[in-house]
Amino acid sequence: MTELIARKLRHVAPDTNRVLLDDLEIQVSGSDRIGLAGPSGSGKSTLLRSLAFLECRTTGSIDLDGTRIQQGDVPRYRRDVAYLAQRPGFVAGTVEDNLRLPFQFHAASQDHSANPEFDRSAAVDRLKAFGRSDAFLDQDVATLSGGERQIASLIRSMLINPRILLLDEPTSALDADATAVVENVMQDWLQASGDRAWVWISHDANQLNRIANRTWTMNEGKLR
Ligand SMILES: Nc1ncnc2c1ncn2[C@@H]1O[C@H](COP(=O)(O)OP(=O)(O)OP(=O)(O)O)[C@@H](O)[C@H]1O
Repeated sequence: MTELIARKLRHVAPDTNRVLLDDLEIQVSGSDRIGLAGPSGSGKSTLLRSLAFLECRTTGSIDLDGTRIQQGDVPRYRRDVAYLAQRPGFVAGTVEDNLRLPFQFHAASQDHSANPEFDRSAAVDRLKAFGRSDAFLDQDVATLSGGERQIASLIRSMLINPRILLLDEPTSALDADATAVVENVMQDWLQASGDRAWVWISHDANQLNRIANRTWTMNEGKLR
């Protein structure tokens, strides 16, 4: 069973000296649906980015399945624990070019533990689940709306088959209908295996009720 344990996660904002993560102790296990709430600027994104090893100023330790993650393990770790940014980054090109990116990064890394390859039919299946045709694969990312960027980014993360998704307001640019589709697809994804989990940031209390079975609230560097 997947078990991510973070100990003494600490992050002090460089400009203000505000303590954003105050020695946090965190556990995420397979099948957890964790909602992450808290005021703007309280450090929610900083926490998820820290759990994805994207915040070099954060100190503390992270163990996955009982193994301490060292810097050299990060590429492999990011296949298991995937972070989805609120404003996803893309390279110039089509949606498909961008869905292929994580597989290219993986091939270029020193991690040869498995050899995942981009599977176009799996991508098309995911697109259909999100109500998109395969023409979406050929669309230039420069022409995507904010919501479409979020959907492309979700698909990109799901294709690498992570066990834990760290979702930073993944539906913030979507209308109510599209949000419902995303929530349903994500619930199906979670239930397809008893060993998947997410931490999902949302400012919407109703959404947190739908997508979380427990909620962390971030305030002044602490979680409660
Ligand atoms: N690259 C950065 N350099 C300096 N300060 C930053 C940087 N990124 C974030 N911050 C600051 O760190 C604090 C926490 O930001 P963070 O994005 O983690 O908050 P948040 O709780 O996710 O907010 P929101 O709900 O508005 O997305 C904020 O005060 C923000 O201004």
